[in-house]
Amino acid sequence: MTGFDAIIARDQRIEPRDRMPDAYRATMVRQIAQHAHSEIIGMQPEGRWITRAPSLRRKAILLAKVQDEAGHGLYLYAAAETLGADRADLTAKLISGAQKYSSIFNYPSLTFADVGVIGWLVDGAAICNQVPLCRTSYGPYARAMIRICKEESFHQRQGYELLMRMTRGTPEQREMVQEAVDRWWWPSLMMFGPPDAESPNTARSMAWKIKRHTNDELRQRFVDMSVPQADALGVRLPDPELRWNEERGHYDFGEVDWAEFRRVIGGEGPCNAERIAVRRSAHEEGAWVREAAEAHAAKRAGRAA
Ligand SMILES: CC(C)(COP(=O)(O)OP(=O)(O)OC[C@H]1O[C@@H](n2cnc3c(N)ncnc32)[C@H](O)[C@@H]1OP(=O)(O)O)[C@@H](O)C(=O)NCCC(=O)NCCSC(=O)Cc1ccccc1
Repeated sequence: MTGFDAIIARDQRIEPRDRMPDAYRATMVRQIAQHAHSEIIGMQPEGRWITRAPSLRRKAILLAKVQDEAGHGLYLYAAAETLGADRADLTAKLISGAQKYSSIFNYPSLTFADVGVIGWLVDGAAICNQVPLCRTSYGPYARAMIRICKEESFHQRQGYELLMRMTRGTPEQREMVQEAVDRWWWPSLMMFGPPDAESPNTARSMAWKIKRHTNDELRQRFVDMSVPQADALGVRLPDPELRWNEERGHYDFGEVDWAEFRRVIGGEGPCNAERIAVRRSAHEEGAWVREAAEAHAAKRAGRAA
């Protein structure tokens, strides 16, 4: 065994200059681009609360979190570029709908409690999925993931801390938290992707050590982790079938609405059109910045010559 297969078998990293099967490269570009797009689109649900945060402290925290998400998108686009992808082309594919981003960001953030619940559940699910990606087989992606996970873990704690404050507040605040949990719980479970039996990419991505666990394994890990956290907050997870299974050593949980998942990734979620429209207009309105940066770079290069 030599080359690519030997590197994978030894559990070492594939680096940009290594030979790799075309399908490995295509899978990596697909996953990294989808991940980068998710970070960038993911700024929108929380971003709309920055101007309406209830205190200066909450505003500063939220602003920092949303800025981190932009940074994550940038590291990830840079990782995709090491595979030969072109950043402008990836953005064009996001805007045209040719590439996906996470289903979760197609749901609206209706109250300030959503900021806390996104931090707790959405960042919690992201961490569950992404910590194993620190050991993914493609070097630049694995290394980007280390810093991203550290920041996501801060994001998750800020969400949980916000919810702790709100659940110890007024009955209205507690109700607001419960209502947000009711809306975000099931979509959070969908973040892990389709069930293993219906996941076309899992087997090959596991063989290539891109994915270290299957979608269902990570979903289970997330449920097991979230139940005690919900108890500590004093909120109810909206699943009547959720109960501890002594034999399995895991929580049993109800069936995700996979028809809804397919609708959302097919473009029919509550906010798909709005998310893409906002991204498209930001891109178009930012054209002058890209042009100015290019003109500046050309001028500097001319001067150096
Ligand atoms: C697990 C999975 C998401 C999917 O496994 P795979 O082996 O790749 O696919 P599989 O065969 O199982 O699925 C078949 C098809 O369905 C697609 N699809 C599946 N699930 C979803 C979905 N939920 N949404 C949309 N599409 C989904 C999938 O791409 C594939 O598409 P294809 O038609 O083939 O092109 C994997 O790509 C992964 O780990 N990605 C990295 C993590 C990542 O991207 N995290 C981002 C969110 S966290 C964040 O942004 C942080 C944050 C927090 C708070 C605020 C702001 C930011």
